[in-house]
Amino acid sequence: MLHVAQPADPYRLATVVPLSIRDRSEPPPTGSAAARSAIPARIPRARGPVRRWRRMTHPHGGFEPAVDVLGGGDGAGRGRMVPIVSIDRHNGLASGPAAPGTCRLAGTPGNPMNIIIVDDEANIRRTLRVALEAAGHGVREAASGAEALAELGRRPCDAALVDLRLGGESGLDLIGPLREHAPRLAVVVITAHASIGSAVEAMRRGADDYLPKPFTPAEVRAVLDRVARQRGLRDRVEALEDLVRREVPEAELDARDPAMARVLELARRVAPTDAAVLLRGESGTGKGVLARALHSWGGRAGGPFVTVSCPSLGAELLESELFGHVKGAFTGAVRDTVGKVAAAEGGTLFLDEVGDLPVALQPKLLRFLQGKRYERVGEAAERQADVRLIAATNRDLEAMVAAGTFREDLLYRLNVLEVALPPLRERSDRLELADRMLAFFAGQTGRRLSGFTAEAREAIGRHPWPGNLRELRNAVERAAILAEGPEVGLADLPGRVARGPAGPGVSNAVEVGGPVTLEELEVEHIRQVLAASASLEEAAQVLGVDPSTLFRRRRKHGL
Ligand SMILES: Nc1ncnc2c1ncn2[C@@H]1O[C@H](COP(=O)(O)OP(=O)(O)OP(=O)(O)O)[C@@H](O)[C@H]1O
Repeated sequence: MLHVAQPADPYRLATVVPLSIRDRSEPPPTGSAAARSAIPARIPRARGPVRRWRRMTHPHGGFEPAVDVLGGGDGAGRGRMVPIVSIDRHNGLASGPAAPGTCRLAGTPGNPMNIIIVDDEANIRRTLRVALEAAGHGVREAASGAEALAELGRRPCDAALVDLRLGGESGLDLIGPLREHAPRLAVVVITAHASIGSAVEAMRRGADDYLPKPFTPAEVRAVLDRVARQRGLRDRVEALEDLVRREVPEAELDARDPAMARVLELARRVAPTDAAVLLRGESGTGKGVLARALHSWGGRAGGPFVTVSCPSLGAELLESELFGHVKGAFTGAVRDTVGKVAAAEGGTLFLDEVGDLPVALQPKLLRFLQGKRYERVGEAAERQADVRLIAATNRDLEAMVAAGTFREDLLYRLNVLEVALPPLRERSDRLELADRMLAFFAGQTGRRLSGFTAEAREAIGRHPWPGNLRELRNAVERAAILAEGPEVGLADLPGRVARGPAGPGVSNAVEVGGPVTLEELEVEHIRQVLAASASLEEAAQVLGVDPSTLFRRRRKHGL
């Protein structure tokens, strides 16, 4: 009886071809009609009529044509014609080419990989090899776990297709050793004994994906595409992490300074709770860095960490930024947006500079804090959020409460737990921090810098660092660029640091027309206006800039 293979992939199996001859105890003679019809004559570049038959493992028995490769080069140098191979549930080879002119070219696959097939059955290895090579992948084979490990020892691979049943061995037991041997290897477990249980177990043991038999070339391609995408994403994350490591000095979260050490100990204790935390401290003391650390030390570490900078936008826009809006809610709301509360679902929402939260928005934040309920702007439906809140401020919130610019009930909701970071001038480890930052920036800029001169150390020790860690970081980065080496001297430090405090007869004031840079003038002017203003809005008004511009300048200058 002729069994007709159904095309599994309509884009590739352009013709339906006879697959196998069943219910025969002997293979048909090679010149028989069955043999002739098993592979249509119009198959391009096929190896001619059936010369070999192989017994199928299907319980009904029968034979199938032993055809290995049906396609070849397309003759135009554009890659290979894909052998149309589908693997049927009985491990048979359902083969058929596209009609002439309809064959698919797979000469430039997006992600060619080196793949090792680990299977004790030679026919499965060969069938997979055909399908994988046709898709442009490099293929190696191993019949057992030991062979696979030896093969990987000789040359690394990108992915392994591992059969769950490897003769007497279990493919599941091979996942661990493969992972240890080649941590970057993507492992896909294949099995004819598909069950949710074995899939879950495979993933639990570290497999990247799972391919249940019977499978088609399209399914093999889909699983490998997923693996390649995951690999690509992993590589990108690693590259970005590397970039961040090179761009940003690692935050020192094991401080030698006793006050900072106490802060960190408290932070580690509150991290696993879901309580709201208020981080207090001058600008640049590391509140943002500590907020991230709190998130990563707690149970929500796998969830998102989302920051909202309260002074960066006006009340309306900030409300929409926080809670989202629906299309048409206000002019310019051209589509629905979800907002940062929704983006932080399952994770942490960090409200930076919460003291600058517009008064009009305070009742809405309070309501959110009370029940984690909110509405998008322009929508009546109430939504529920699962978000932990961390807030930070450098403002005296109690004084703001007294002045009526910050709601007292909101303050008590925000500061269930309070952590106060010491200013850098009070930290005994500032020279160590400076040394560590210098080592980092020297590495980043490729400079050989051995450390600071005695005068430079003295200047760093006595400077009050009003911009705290941010100012120190900027000063050290600048010095690492300017220093001729091998030591960083006084002249390499910013003028305000090098000059030191004004002594008798020595003016250290930044004066208009004096020997100071424009930037130093700007910094000093902003500093004085901020000190004289009751609010950020008032300071922005005096300076003639938008509050968000002032916010950015403060960030830039560490004010
Ligand atoms: N523990 C730390 N070790 C080294 N560098 C740090 C540390 N904490 C913060 N920094 C550096 O100081 C800078 C300011 O940190 P961060 O933004 O967390 O401060 P902040 O207190 O939140 O400031 P602001 O109040 O202005 O928002 C960052 O550039 C960071 O690189």
